[in-house]
Amino acid sequence: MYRITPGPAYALHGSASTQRLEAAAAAPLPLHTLMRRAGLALAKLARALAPHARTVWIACGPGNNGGDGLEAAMHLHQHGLAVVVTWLGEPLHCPKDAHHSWMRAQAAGVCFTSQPPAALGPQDLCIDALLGVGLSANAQRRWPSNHPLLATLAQVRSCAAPVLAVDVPSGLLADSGQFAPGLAPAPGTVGTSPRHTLSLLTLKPGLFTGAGRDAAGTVWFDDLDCSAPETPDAWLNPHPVTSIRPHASHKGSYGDVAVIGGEGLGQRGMGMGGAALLAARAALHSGAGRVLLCLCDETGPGIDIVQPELMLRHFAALHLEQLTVVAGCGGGEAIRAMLPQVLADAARLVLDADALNAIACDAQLQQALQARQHRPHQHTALTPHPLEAARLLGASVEQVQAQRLEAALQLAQRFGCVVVLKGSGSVMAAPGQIPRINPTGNARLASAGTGDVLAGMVGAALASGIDTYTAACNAVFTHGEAADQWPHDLPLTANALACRLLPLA
Ligand SMILES: NC(=O)C1=CN([C@@H]2O[C@H](COP(=O)(O)OP(=O)(O)OC[C@H]3O[C@@H](n4cnc5c(N)ncnc54)[C@H](OP(=O)(O)O)[C@@H]3O)[C@@H](O)[C@H]2O)[C@@H](O)CC1
Ligand SMILES: Nc1ncnc2c1ncn2[C@@H]1O[C@H](COP(=O)(O)OP(=O)(O)O)[C@@H](O)[C@H]1O
Ligand SMILES: [K+]
Repeated sequence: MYRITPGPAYALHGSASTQRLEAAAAAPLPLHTLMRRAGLALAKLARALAPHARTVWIACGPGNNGGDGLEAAMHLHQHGLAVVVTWLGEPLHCPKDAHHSWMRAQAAGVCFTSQPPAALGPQDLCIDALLGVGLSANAQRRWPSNHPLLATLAQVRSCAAPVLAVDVPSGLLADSGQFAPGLAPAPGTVGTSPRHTLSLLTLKPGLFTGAGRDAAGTVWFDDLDCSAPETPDAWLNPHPVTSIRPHASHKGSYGDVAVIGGEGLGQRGMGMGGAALLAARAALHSGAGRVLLCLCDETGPGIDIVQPELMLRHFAALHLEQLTVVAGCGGGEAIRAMLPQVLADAARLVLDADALNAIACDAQLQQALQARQHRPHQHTALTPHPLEAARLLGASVEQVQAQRLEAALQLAQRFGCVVVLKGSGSVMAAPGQIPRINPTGNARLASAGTGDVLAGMVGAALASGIDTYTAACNAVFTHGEAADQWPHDLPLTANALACRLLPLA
């Protein structure tokens, strides 16, 4: 068993592949072996997390997730802890494994109650074994609002003791990182005690994206002594391989990035030059050899005094076919006129923000984007946030967020390019590739302009010559890592993020 931290490329399996793996792993083993291993692992982690617990409350649901809780209850009781179990299963209707563990817990003398023990404190522990990978997305239809499971789930979530979730936090869908309908916590009802999740047999994608990161807290993994030969549904995006710059290199070795964006204040009364500056500065600080800045504003400045390395260019002076172009950042409506030429000619292209919005409502631009995949020397990455992705897909934000992996893949396939679907646990996808979920980053990035910084970083990585998917994945990891390592006492602003980043290449 070990704690999951950003770095390695961990394989992620959704509920269907986990259930297939479980069946294959269980087949050659004596009955109940996997649940016994799960219960032991859980008890071991529980003791390590709460060595001074006076009371351990274990909330057990009707299925095998509850069975894992019952099995752990027996072990913890045998270790002399005061264990209290609330079991919502029915002996005549529960799965065989759970029934077996219920009998073992009873025989061991575990205490069963219908209510949580009073006065659970921060040194105690709550184990959430209500629902695991068996949860289906149509929960609302089957659980009436007065169902005891809903009340117990609310008690678990508001518990003052640390909460250790078995396999997944109950109510969270293992595949998507969204709560099943009717099972999302009401605002303000989740306690502030630490959260842990012990993922069993496989790591589930939903723990790392969408609502999953908050719900899961610290993720631990135990493979139950079984290997997982199935192709993963996704990978946890690994730390980029660090490359050393050869002495015999020069600025041309690291590529030219041109940032196009920044509608002028005069055009519609909304000056957005800052977004383009942020992307350009980020590209420069991420190791691009040369960075050109093309503002969609004839009256704009001719120099960035803070960052004089940036070279200002008119659009007509850009040799798009030789450049890595980052288009869209603050481009407003002005970017639209430049897009046909950019899509036709740019050698490597990162499309962000207003460029994506323009493409979303223009069939000709969509065709021009799709055509790029058939020109082998052209490479394209899109970096939408969920609303931009929704516009491109003709869907709602809720639909995108309900299936982040599928939404990113769908966009990648539709436009034949690499896609970064941003937000907590950014998803990277490309045609023919297994998607990745990024493990770095935090809510300090929820501040205007950090997406422009990311676009510039993807541009710099792409300009360095690595393949588009790797470039996007590396940039997303590094962008999030910078936020994770940001000193707590310093404000994280997009400009500071752009200028303090270590080179990617
Ligand atoms: N995979 C592994 O590696 C191993 C798995 N193990 C553990 O088993 C867990 C999976 O157990 P699981 O399949 O029994 O389902 P679980 O998560 O307990 O919850 C489903 C329960 O709720 C019910 N239910 C479901 N949807 C519902 C709905 N919409 N509305 C209402 N009810 C609904 C459903 O009832 P049913 O659909 O059968 O009527 C069922 O009773 C897994 O997460 C892990 O902890 C380990 O022991 C060994 C290794
Ligand atoms: N809560 C969060 N956790 C992790 N990353 C986040 C969070 N909020 C925002 N981010 C990241 O910050 C960036 C914001 O990008 P975007 O929404 O395009 O902002 P902007 O348009 O203001 O630059 C993305 O890389 C996104 O993944
Ligand atoms: K659970």
